This record gives sequence, structure tokens and C-alpha cells, in this order.
Amino acid sequence: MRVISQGEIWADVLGYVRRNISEVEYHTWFAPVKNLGVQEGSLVLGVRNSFAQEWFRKHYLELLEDALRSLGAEHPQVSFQVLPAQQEAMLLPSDPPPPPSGRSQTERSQAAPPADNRKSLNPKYTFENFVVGPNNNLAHAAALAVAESPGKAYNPLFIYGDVGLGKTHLMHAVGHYMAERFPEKRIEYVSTESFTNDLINAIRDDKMTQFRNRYRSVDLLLVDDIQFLAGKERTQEEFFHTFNALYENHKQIILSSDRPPKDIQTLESRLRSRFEWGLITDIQSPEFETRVAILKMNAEHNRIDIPQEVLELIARQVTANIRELEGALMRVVAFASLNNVPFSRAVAAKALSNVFAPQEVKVEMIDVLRQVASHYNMPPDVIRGSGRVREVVVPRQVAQYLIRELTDHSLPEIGQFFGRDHSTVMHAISKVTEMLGKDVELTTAVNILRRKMQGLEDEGLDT
Ligand SMILES: Nc1ncnc2c1ncn2[C@@H]1O[C@H](COP(=O)(O)OP(=O)(O)OP(=O)(O)O)[C@@H](O)[C@H]1O
Repeated sequence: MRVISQGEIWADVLGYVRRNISEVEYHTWFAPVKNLGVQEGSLVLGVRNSFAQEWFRKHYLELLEDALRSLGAEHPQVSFQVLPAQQEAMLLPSDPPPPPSGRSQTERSQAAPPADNRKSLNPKYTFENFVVGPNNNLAHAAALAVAESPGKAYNPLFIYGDVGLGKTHLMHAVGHYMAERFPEKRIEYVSTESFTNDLINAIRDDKMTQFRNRYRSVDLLLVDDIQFLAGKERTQEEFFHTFNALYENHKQIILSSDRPPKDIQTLESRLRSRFEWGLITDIQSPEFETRVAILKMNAEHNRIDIPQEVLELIARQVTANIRELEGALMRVVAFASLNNVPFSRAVAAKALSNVFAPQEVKVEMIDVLRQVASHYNMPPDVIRGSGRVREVVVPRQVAQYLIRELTDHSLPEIGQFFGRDHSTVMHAISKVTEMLGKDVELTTAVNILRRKMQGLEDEGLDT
């Protein structure tokens, strides 16, 4: 799972900036900037001194605003703060290394795994961060079995599926699991492309022995996108020998591909048959519930409090690819924080409308209840509860009235939502109808709430 954060807004902004200025300019000015986060819709950047602050205001403000606009900010705002000298020192590349922990070298190497054991693994791609659903449960179970008994359960494990569905994540998860339990084991993750490049370099530099030592001495070899072996005869030949060496020594091999071995064209048949020796398992596109669960986990990891119905809207919008799903969540988070508006389905729909086909936001009963509750400044449960004082009864009647007007729900359904029968709802609706135009406060509330439910104007955004 990719972790999204305010840091990622900054990463996106930097990406935009980098595409629009020279490398030298970028390194001189932007590399030392510290991202201080988004505060009340404004991106706050820490710079070294007042000279830099002025320079940014004069030369880069527009560029930064454009970058924020590309992320959905309607009225982009950037502000600069001069960092105190100490904080600035923390930005300099010449940082001294952290003080030694006081333990001896041997103690340290006993306690911690070898430094490079997981160097090729993404720290976020663990089993804990992997949401299991009907689309991937077989691949997940196989990966777990392999992680528990490497070289014994299924060898090789061959995972295939479309882009962005978690193949790399699962492979790395096995690596982390193994690294934790057997810190002395050697783990190597490589894309087929890097394997090919390493081979080409080894041939060119006359370093084939090192190349072979490197790949044939590992305990776990993870090779991504093996379909790219197609048509590369020399690489296939070398991989064949690597495979055999590892296999004979009961070392675990995991391969990923966008298709099963039988569909990889121009793959030598001796390799194809080896790929079929172990277990072949696939990952499909996640269904709705799994997509929501992935978004939820992502939001929780980042301590972003985002209502369930907003996550559901995003999950309806992006169906085929988890990388895109995470990108969509990132867009919504960026959009809400840059425009300084709370998360709502309307805000999410707006944030995604430039990227995906606009979706009509259907108003749900819970949306109306939440808006009414926030308007009257009381918890939704109190409005739905049994209280009979006027302060609660009026909001409850307004909520029932608006639900009837803005959704397709029947009187009995609305009644059920409020734990009452349909005649109570009918009474509430006629009561509000009667008061409209007479009771100024109630009329204003209904008008404001109706507008809020129908569009974004009251959330501070242009529709
Ligand atoms: N089941 C899942 N639970 C949580 N996050 C997931 C899950 N599946 C995929 N992801 C996340 O989706 C993103 C894409 O996954 P990954 O890179 O593993 O896909 P892939 O199938 O290897 O794609 P490609 O074929 O493009 O290499 C990653 O950020 C990953 O963490």
C-alpha cells in the first residue's frame, strides 16, 4: 500500500516544478526547501533566509501556484517562512551522521539484520499492509505459505495479473517476512529489466563471475515482470542457469508477470516448463468492498479522517487498478486540504472530475442527516434519537423534509432510518411545509441546507 501524506502533495508540486525549470535552478532553489505542510489551504514552505524568501516570491510564486492548481486548488495559496538557523542546518546535505548507539559493532550486528538484507524492498509492501479480498486471496495464501517455508512450499511461485494489482507488493511482503525471521538470509528483488541490464553490463565489463555470484547465492530471488524475458535469448539463457542453480539448492524463487507462462510468446520452452513447476496463481481486479478496505487502510495509516461515504465514492470511481485508486484518494486529500474544505462526497466528485468521467452525486439519507447536524451543531445521533425538546425536534423535521425532497426514499424508509413510523415523517413534512415562508430561521436553514446538498457553493468552491 502506498502511503499518502502532505509530503506527497509536496512531492507532486516538486515534480511539476522540476518539469518546468532547469535542473540547475531546481537544485539551487528547490532542493533545500522544507515542506511545512498545508495550513488552512495554504502550502507553507520553509526557506533558508529572507533573501530566498524574496526570490521565491518574485520568481517562483506563479509556478508554485500553477502546480497547486494542477492538483485541484481553486485559489492556490503559497506562503514562505524563514527557517530558524537550527532547522535550516537540518536541511543541509552535510548533516553529521547520527551519534553511535553506544553498543559495540558485534552487538549491533547480532541484534539487527544485515543492513542490505531488505535494501531492495519497499518498506510499505508488507503482509500487514496488504488487504485480502476474493480477488487476491489465493495469491496471498500462496505467498504466505512460501514465506513460511521458503524453498519447500511452492517453487517457483508464479504470480500474474494486470498492472497495479499488487504483484510487487506481495513479492516484497514475502521478502520482509523472511528477512524478519531469518535475518541472515540473502534476499534479492530485481525487475527483469534490471536483470537484463546487469547482464549486459557484466558482459561488457567482463564481470560475469560477479554477476553469477550475485544472483546464484541468494536465498530468495524475486523477479518482477518476467514477461519481458520474451525475445531476449541471451538473458533467457542466463536466467535459465540462475534458476537451475537456485532451484537445485532449494532456494525460493518468486516470479511476477502480466500473463501466465503459457501466454508469454517467444519464451524458451525449457524456461516455460520450469515456470510451471511450482504454483501459478493470479490476482484479479478488486471488487468494491476490497477497494473500500484498501482506501480505508490507506487513510488510517495517514491518520486522515475521511467519511466512509467519501471512500465509497472514490471506490466506485476507480475500479481496475489499485495504484490509480490510491492516486484518486491522494487527489481528494490534496484537493480538500488545498481548498481548505471538509471531505464530502461533493468535494471528492469535484476533485476527481478532471481525471475521471464526472459522476453524478446521488444524495443519501446519511448525507442529509450529517449536514443538518452540522448546521444545528449537534451530533447526528441526537437528531435521530428520541429527544422531544424543540431544539431537537425542529432539526429532525427539517432532516426528514429534506430527505423526502432530495432522495428517492419512501416515507416508510425514512421512518425506519429515524426509528419512527411513516405517519410521523408525514407529520414532520407537513409541519415544515407549513412553516416555510413564515418562520425565517427555519426557511433560511432549509434553503442553505438544500443548496449545500445540491452543490458546492457553500463549501467555498465554485461549482
Ligand atoms: N491488496 C492490497 N492491499 C493494499 N494495497 C495494495 C493491494 N494491492 C495493491 N496495493 C497497492 O497498489 C499499488 C500497486 O501495487 P503493485 O505495484 O504491487 O502492483 P503490480 O501488480 O506489481 O503492478 P505492475 O504490474 O505495474 O508492476 C501499490 O501501492 C500497492 O501497495
